[in-house]
Amino acid sequence: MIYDSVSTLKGVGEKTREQLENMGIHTLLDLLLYFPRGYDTYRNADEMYLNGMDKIRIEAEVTKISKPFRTRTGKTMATIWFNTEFGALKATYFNMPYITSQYKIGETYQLKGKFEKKNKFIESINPIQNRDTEEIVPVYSLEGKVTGTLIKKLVRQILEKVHINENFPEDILKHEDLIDLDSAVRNLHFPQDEELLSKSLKRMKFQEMFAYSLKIMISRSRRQEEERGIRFSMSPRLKLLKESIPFDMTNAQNRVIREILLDQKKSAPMNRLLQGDVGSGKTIVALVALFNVLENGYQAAFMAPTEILAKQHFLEAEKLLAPFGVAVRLLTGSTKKKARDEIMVQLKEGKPLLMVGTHALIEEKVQFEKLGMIITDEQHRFGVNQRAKLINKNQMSEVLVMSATPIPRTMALTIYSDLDLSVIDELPRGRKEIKTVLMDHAKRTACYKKVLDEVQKGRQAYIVTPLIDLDEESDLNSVMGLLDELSKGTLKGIPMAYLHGKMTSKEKEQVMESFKAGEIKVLISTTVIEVGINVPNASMMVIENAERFGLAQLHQLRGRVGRGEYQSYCIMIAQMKSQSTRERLEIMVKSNDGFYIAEEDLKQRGTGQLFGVHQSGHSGLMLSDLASDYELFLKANAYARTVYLGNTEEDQRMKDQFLHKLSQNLNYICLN
Ligand SMILES: Nc1ncnc2c1ncn2[C@@H]1O[C@H](COP(=O)(O)OP(=O)(O)OP(=O)(O)O)[C@@H](O)[C@H]1O
Repeated sequence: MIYDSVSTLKGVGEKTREQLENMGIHTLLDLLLYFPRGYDTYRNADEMYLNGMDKIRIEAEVTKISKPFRTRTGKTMATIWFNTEFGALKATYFNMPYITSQYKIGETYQLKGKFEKKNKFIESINPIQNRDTEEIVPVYSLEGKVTGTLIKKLVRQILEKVHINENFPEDILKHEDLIDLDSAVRNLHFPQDEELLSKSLKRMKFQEMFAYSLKIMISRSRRQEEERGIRFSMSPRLKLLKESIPFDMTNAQNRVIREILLDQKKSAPMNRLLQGDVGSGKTIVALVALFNVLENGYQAAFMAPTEILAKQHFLEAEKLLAPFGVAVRLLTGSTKKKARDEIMVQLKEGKPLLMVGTHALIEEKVQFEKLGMIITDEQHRFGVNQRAKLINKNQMSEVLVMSATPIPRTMALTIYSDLDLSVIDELPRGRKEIKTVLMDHAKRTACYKKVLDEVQKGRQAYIVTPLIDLDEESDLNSVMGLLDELSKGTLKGIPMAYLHGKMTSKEKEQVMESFKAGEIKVLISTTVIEVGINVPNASMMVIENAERFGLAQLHQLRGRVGRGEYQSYCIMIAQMKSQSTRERLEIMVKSNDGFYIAEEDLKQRGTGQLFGVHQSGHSGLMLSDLASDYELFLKANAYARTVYLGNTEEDQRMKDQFLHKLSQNLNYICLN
């Protein structure tokens, strides 16, 4: 019954079924496992919660409603005054012009939101009417017309009828202090109290990470038994290629190239993770490996997370490999139809092409006839999903995943345990350490004088900031705000441009190209530039509101400079309201080593940004974050190993059940 279609539920017609399926919900079990992405806890109003941070519910009577008007930045703003037991409340609503018609003077409402007691009155931004009765309100990720209320209604229907059988043996539940599966699922959708909710989360995370671990153990052993991989031979021209490279490879690069070529010679298909700190020279390693595949008469794909980066890889591939007669092509969303059609035909005919591109490469229409190797430059943007798509297309291809997000080795080995690991742990000779400074927000003018200095020396600079547009409600800096400020102030007359994710690919590309060509001296951008951009003449990275970014991300951003012969600088401007913010950012000042930073970052806050894995539905990890739940993961992983080894009857039974679900393409998170 649990694998029945959602259409068997009351209230699910054709349209709703379709929408649920778009959200990946096909069966009743899928729905049960569609857990909230978070919970809002609204406390009952109390003086001590009027701090602007706690979320509360409060009774309020309307005393005055002002007319909405437009602010300088084009937003609408409306104010409603209320009376509460704690005094007058001023509620300001941005971009909700309709709000004034929802309240009547003299009527009392229950509001929810964040409230802050100021001198004369309480203030709140965008509080809304509370219609929930429970204290802990589940928040679901929603699409189309599917609402949280609908999901709850459907889940309730299922839970009235089914009891989810326990599938872990008693002793493991006891040993790991886990509650039973049925209670966990119920409480995740309808939390009774905080304590049960946190126990339920622990149980389901354990469940997910157990299933995830078991799955990768099985796929790894299957791959190693796989005899259908391609045996590539070593091209005699590899030596010539290496000689044509204008610099000496580092020892680490040479070692990693050997590891990859050795995999290529074996009959088991390669599945390898290549890790290297920012600027350690992963691209050239990828190109050598791809060259050998083409020399064997096969096609290859080199996939990047953005168009800008794809173009950069393409140019580099062409420069290095075209002299050896390799046909390199670029395929992205902006490739013209004629060129695209031509590429499709050639790929289908089996012509050995080196395809460089974005995820356009994994569209259904692209058919590789003889795909020998896939390299994805993940940085940390790609989820496992996209990777799986390419792998499925041709199961025998070699797969190499490049990542510039260093993960401590032991952790990488457990988390990516279906991948072999290569690490470039050495930077090219002669690189100068990037001088990193942490600067308080109040002193930022000095920073831009330094930028001007560098530009006058002929160098270029990046300025990164969290927001695109100026926002009155926020104290964060924005691309447009900075452009305005700097072009009138310290950097007057300096050629500047901006870059952000809302621009079209073409626009972004044009800006990047003029920056690379040195026509633009200062580039103001959101984090879109963090991904692998290589402009050796850029020597200055300014990061505004650095407190907003994770260490791994800051390290990536900093890695955009110090890529050439010039002394480079990174200035992090931050509002250091707390000691912990300062300490966290000082790690960046202390070290330029991505592996060290990643470890510190994990210790401090266990960031989920480290891995692309958990966002992907494919991995089955909906609740867990392998980084912040790492301790629990190790336990789940160890338990998965005992089941995988199948020494007892119970373990064997569980493993068989798992394999059965896997082979039937069923959801295996709950085995029942
Ligand atoms: N052994 C080397 N000696 C000198 N320069 C090198 C060496 N290897 C690579 N480079 C150069 O270093 C720069 C950075 O290399 P690359 O773009 O491959 O870095 P990366 O590892 O991809 O880093 P990121 O993840 O930051 O993009 C390039 O300009 C490249 O040509």
